[in-house]
Amino acid sequence: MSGLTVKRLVAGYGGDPVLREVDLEVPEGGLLAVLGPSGCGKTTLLRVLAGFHPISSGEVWLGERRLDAGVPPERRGIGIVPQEGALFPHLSVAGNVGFGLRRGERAARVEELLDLVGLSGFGHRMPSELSGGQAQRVALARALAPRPGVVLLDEPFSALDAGLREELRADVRATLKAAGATALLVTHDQEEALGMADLVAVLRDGAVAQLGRPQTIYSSPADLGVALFVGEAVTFPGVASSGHVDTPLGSLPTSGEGRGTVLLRPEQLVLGPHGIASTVDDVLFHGHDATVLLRLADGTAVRSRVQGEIAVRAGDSVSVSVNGPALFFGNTP
Ligand SMILES: Nc1ncnc2c1ncn2[C@@H]1O[C@H](COP(=O)(O)OP(=O)(O)OP(=O)(O)O)[C@@H](O)[C@H]1O
Repeated sequence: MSGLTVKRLVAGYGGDPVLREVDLEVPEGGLLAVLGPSGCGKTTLLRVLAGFHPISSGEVWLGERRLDAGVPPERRGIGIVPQEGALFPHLSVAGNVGFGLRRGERAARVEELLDLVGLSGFGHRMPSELSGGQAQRVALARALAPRPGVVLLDEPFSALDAGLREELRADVRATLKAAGATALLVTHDQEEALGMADLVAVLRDGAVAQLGRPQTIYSSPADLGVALFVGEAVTFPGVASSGHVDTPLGSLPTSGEGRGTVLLRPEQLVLGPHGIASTVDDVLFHGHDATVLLRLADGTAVRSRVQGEIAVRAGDSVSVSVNGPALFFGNTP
């Protein structure tokens, strides 16, 4: 396994490029999620890395090997886990996993991989006899089997239901780590990117808006667009000065100066005996927590994310206070 480096990558389909100067680095053994909205160029990036789409300029390196200089897809040492698995329907599970392997090592390696993805004993099954989650595990085993330099995962959980998606995310992460794989995952799902990856690159309009650890992207987003994309937010216009900004929730500590947008995460809004008076508009129960929609006396709507037992109902009067500093984004001219 080796690290993957993308430098000033430009690619597209004629006309304006879809990827404009993309820079990325996946350290050896790391898992990078490329997170972006539909149409931002995620699939194009994967196609370029895999060698299925030409680049206009830039460089792609896998360890010390430069891939963009004429290395064909089959010689790149890249494993791919496509959307919805895309297993060969006429081959058994063992046939799928062993597809790219030499005969001598095939049987032992297939066993090893099936064990790694928790599907020992499934080798004789046909893809049509697998659940969606099992099929994705087989697709991952198939991608890892030839010991690729990097594994590319293209929205691998998009076809699965929510509970299974959550479980499979953890399993896939554990499998990639156990295999020591360097991996790049593309997704439009911020929960998936933040929850699974070591590093997240937020792709916007064909360029990387921010690359960092999930916690950093969430708590110190590079700009308002990234902040809004990676999580729920409560925003107000405001004027910051001397480390504070006035908001409908009171004066809050912040960094920045001048006119701009104040941003809080809903979990920072705490319901309790102290704070600004508000009325509960509605409660949205999520199972593990709930969102309480609140209306302040001046009519401002805000939302609080509440864990544990939900003690309020629509129509209740509650006080709301703010935990921690506010993010502040100065208006760009
Ligand atoms: N074959 C093509 N010819 C011309 N334009 C294309 C082609 N494929 C994709 N595009 C355009 O390139 C842009 C990026 O598409 P791409 O599929 O890479 O985005 P994406 O982030 O993967 O989107 P999604 O999450 O919806 O799959 C889009 O504007 C799309 O319309």
